[in-house]
Amino acid sequence: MAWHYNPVVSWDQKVEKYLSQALGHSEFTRITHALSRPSLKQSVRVNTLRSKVEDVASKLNSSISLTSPASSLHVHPQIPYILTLNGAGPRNVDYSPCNGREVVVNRMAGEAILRGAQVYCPGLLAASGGLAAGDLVGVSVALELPGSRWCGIPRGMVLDGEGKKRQKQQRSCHEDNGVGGQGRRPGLGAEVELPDRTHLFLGMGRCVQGRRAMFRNQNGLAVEMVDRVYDVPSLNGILPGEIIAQALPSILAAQVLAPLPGSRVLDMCAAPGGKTTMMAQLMQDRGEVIALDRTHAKVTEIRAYAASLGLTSIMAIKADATRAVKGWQSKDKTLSENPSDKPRQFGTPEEEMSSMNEDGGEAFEGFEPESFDHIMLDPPCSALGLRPRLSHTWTLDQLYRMADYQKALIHAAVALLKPGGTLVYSTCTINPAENEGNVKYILQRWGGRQSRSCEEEAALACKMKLIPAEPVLGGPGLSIAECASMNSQDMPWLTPYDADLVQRCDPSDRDGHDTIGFFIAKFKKEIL
Ligand SMILES: C[S@@+](CC[C@H](N)C(=O)[O-])C[C@H]1O[C@@H](n2cnc3c(N)ncnc32)[C@H](O)[C@@H]1O
Repeated sequence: MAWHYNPVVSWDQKVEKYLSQALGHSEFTRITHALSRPSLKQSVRVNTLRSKVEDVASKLNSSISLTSPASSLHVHPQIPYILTLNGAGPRNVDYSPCNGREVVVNRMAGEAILRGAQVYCPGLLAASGGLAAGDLVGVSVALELPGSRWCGIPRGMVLDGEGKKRQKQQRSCHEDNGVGGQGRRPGLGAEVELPDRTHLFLGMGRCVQGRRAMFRNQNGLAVEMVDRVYDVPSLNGILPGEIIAQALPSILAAQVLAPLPGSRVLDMCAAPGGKTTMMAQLMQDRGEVIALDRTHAKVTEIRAYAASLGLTSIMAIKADATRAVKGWQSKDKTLSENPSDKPRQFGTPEEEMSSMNEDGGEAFEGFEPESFDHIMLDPPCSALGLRPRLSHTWTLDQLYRMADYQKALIHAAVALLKPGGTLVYSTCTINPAENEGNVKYILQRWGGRQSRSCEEEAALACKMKLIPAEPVLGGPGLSIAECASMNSQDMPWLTPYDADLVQRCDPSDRDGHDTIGFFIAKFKKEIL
């Protein structure tokens, strides 16, 4: 048996129509296809404050040649402290040594396996009966059913042979593992119609433990992958403190801001700290990088991350960045509270929207207006550019709400920036409302015609000038010219001139970088 990995990942209908209109049908189709595959070019940032690029390259070469002989390593031609690690795939895996034995993992585990991870017990949903340690198994991923966060496969289910569509749920079946949300689950002993998995096999693995133990254990390795559809080397635990695995456009965003040593920089939405640490590195760890995040655990994470890289210029503070201007603490929230008790899953609407509503907590007075030389605003976003992604559950309403939330952060950023200072606005989404839409909002709102009518507005009586986001690795933004046939009145298109100043990184490898979908815009603050 050799199945071809070819998942069909669907969108909410209205979102599909909107994105397909905005990006063009063929571009949207290409992007949807790319998003369900891992990027085959991984970027590794070298901590140049600690190590030399050539030393790291040679150490990394020897460690990956042992684990992933098919991979290769190159210094990035435009940004010399980035190493690009090339993976391979998709490959046809021969599953015949498995003799029909298999395991099914949940979506999050499946996405991690595509990025090079192993199969851990919590990610398992179902397995063939009688599996023993040492057995070879085909590993497939279950996708959520349309309109539901349940995938149709109850955890603990016994699979009795690939290809069989109807399976009897066994008495040993465990209750839902928390991945499920809505949708009716079958009772014990019920007949279950299994979704077709033939295009969802991710490779072949060897069981590390028997079936019973796999489902009994809460943690630990269940299956070690021996042959994968995509061979993307895992960098977990390799050269700690010397390298940082980070998506190319995320590194690029900090490089576009290019803060100089000695400057005062604010990273408004900083966790886990990829751009924060990158900016401190560009500043030779001299000056001040203030990193805000509204989640306590994430602030702790930024501090630990900075310490592990030996950076001392970073100060992480738990704060709500929409209120980071002194005197704005009593401002109304833009969004109503939306506490979520659902399991946290990165990039789902629930995860991203709940991160907006974490308690602002710690006493924080805010910063004086116009007190930062540079500001990085990489706000929570719909993350529709991240890959591999095997489920798209955002609704149009949620996408617009996200763009509105970002506007509240933009207001604070503009107020906190010194005249002459620069702001980078970036997202990891392909959603025009959060990208070109917010750039257009800034240009309309701070186009140079404000009156100094009230105290707060005084801090905002400025012009935000769109300036080139350089170095250029991505393509231009969406412009009116491209979409002339559409009703562009309410659409967030930019003028062709402005579209050329921003960068839209295309996840479908159109620009040759085979990376995530990303957007970067840079502004300079001018006083009227
Ligand atoms: C896209 S992530 C930032 C990624 C980060 N810039 C990096 O490169 O590693 C967005 C972050 O914003 C945080 N966040 C959401 N709302 C916030 C707010 N009002 N103030 C501060 N942080 C916020 C979330 O907790 C999340 O960690």
